[in-house]
Amino acid sequence: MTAEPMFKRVLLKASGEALMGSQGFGIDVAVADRIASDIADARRMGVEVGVVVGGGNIFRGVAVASKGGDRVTGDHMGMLATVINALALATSLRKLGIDTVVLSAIAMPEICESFSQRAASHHLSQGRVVIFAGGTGNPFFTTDSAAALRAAEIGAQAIFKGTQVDGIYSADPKKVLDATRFDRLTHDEVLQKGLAVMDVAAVALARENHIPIVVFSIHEKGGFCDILQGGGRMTIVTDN
Ligand SMILES: Nc1ncnc2c1ncn2[C@@H]1O[C@H](COP(=O)(O)OP(=O)(O)O)[C@@H](O)[C@H]1O
Ligand SMILES: O=c1ccn([C@@H]2O[C@H](COP(=O)(O)OP(=O)(O)O)[C@@H](O)[C@H]2O)c(=O)[nH]1
Repeated sequence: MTAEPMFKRVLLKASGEALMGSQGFGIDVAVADRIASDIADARRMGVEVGVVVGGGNIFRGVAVASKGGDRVTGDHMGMLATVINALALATSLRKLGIDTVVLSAIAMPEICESFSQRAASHHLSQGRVVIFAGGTGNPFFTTDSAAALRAAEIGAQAIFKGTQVDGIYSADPKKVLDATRFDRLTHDEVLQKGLAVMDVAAVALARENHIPIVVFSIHEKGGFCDILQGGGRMTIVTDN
């Protein structure tokens, strides 16, 4: 393993479910603290880290729509859930002495700064961890798409999708027990094979902007830094 990190600036996507731990709902502070310690270690390696947090541990817009409610209102609720998670993760990072700012796609100045590309780049270049809250700020999108969008905007060299599984498999490994894991794939292959670890819009946006996607288990302590140093268990998605 090399000491020099593979990437200088990355975008980490942490799903809401990751923050939930083994609880059925909400935030497990111990889990948020653990994810924060991995981000802190990456910062200490000199990597600039932007983080997009999901909201699925609290609310998903489709839950409203599936019960006959208005999808747009449901998505607004989902986006607000991501703000709650962003504040929780920022709290965990600050406890570790990591300078952290939350930038929200939905203006709520009493609570956090509003997102702008310029503010994000400025804070990152000052060595702060930037947590992007509120997804893209638009309904009918996901925080995976927000991750691809913010990665493009900040010029991230890779998107790290921290999820429940340790890479991309031939089929969902939670459902197909003998699914096999890929070490490498292209964006085209992920889309053509319909590998549903990340939504199509997110993969397409990453492909268009030539941004590699690393899929890894967010639950593996130290996993994020191992990969940044050229080791670890993951699937990497690249142009070719
Ligand atoms: N081909 C696949 N390879 C890996 N995971 C897959 C695949 N197809 C579906 N999945 C599922 O996708 C999940 C990640 O997608 P997502 O809904 O964004 O979860 P989360 O937001 O909780 O990380 C994984 O936990 C896995 O169960
Ligand atoms: O740009 C976005 C991002 C998220 N959401 C809403 O926020 C919820 C939580 O985000 P997501 O499902 O992506 O969270 P995760 O699965 O990563 O926990 C989604 O279900 C949507 O309702 C949205 O409307 N627009």
